Amino acid sequence: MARIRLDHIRHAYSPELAKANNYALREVDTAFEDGGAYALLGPSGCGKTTLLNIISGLLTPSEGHVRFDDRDVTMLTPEARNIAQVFQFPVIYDTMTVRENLGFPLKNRKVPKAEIGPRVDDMLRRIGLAAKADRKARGLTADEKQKISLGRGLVRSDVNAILFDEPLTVIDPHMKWQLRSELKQLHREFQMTMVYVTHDQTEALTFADKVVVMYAGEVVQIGTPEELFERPQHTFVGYFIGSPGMNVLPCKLDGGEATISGERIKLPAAIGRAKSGKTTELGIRPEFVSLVPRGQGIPVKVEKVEDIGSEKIVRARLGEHRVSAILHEDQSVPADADIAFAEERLNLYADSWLVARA
Ligand SMILES: Nc1ncnc2c1ncn2[C@@H]1O[C@H](COP(=O)(O)OP(=O)(O)OP(=O)(O)O)[C@@H](O)[C@H]1O
Repeated sequence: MARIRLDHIRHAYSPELAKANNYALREVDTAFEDGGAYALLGPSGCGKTTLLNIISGLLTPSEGHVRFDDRDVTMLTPEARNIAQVFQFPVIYDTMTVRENLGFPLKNRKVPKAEIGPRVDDMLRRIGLAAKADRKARGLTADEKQKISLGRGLVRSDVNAILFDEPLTVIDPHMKWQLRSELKQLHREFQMTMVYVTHDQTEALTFADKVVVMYAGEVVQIGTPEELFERPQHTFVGYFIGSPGMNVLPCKLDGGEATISGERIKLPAAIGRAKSGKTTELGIRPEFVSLVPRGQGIPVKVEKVEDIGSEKIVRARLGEHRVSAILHEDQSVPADADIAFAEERLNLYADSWLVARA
């Protein structure tokens, strides 16, 4: 397995798009450590697949270099990079049996026969297809075929990295959970470098040690799920991670206080001293917003209360802005309540980037 270094990567899909400064990847300069499990997470069109294809060698970047350990692989083909790939839809041989499909990548790399049998048997068990090992792939369901694809990607132990592009899209929801656990287990056992593209927050947070959040052709933060929750470096991370996402409230700073829609809010010292940007926003997760009696906090208009089992989501209006709060299910919600922010959980953003936290 290898450390993957992305050295000042930029990519435009044509010279015309580059001239118009229309880059699918604006600038990515980061590294994936050897043996790490990474998820590339972000909305449709943010550049996840483009980045994955640059790592695999299906695409050559317009600018920058890809390195596996100390080797520059920018101009090498996917075969020469020695990686395994699993795509959204099955890539298998229909006329081969399930067992032959799984053994094929090993046979190709001239792995000794005595090793192939046990390795294939182990993979058959992990993907839940042992009972169908000798069936032709042709007759199987789309779901089962995708499991073969996953097995083929995971069966080799000599690859530099395993790359997944939304591999569970065609798998039914119940099986998704099981396969994700199996992937995590494989990662724990063999410590392979894995890069997993998804736009599904739950999938990213349960699979990866580190989540790489992408937005508009850039990596905006790499962190553990806890770090993304506790310290969103960019307002997009705050908004995208969590349900509901972080409240991001445009404000004006003045004399250690913030003004939001005419309401003055006292700030902790570290935030009160921060510099404003063209846009300045206060970020607070709904988990750290509470209801207090009228007159003791910031006046809001409660618009909706959603019951979600052990919690309630309160949707309110603070002037022209929307604010969400997550409360315990037993807490009552008076119509004339104020809200209060847990001071130690406030973040301040200038031009969308975190500049100060309490
Ligand atoms: N072959 C192509 N030619 C021109 N533009 C492309 C091409 N492939 C992708 N793009 C553009 O590049 C940008 C990034 O696309 P990419 O597929 O990498 O995003 P993504 O995050 O993987 O999205 P999705 O989740 O929808 O697959 C988008 O604006 C897309 O329209």
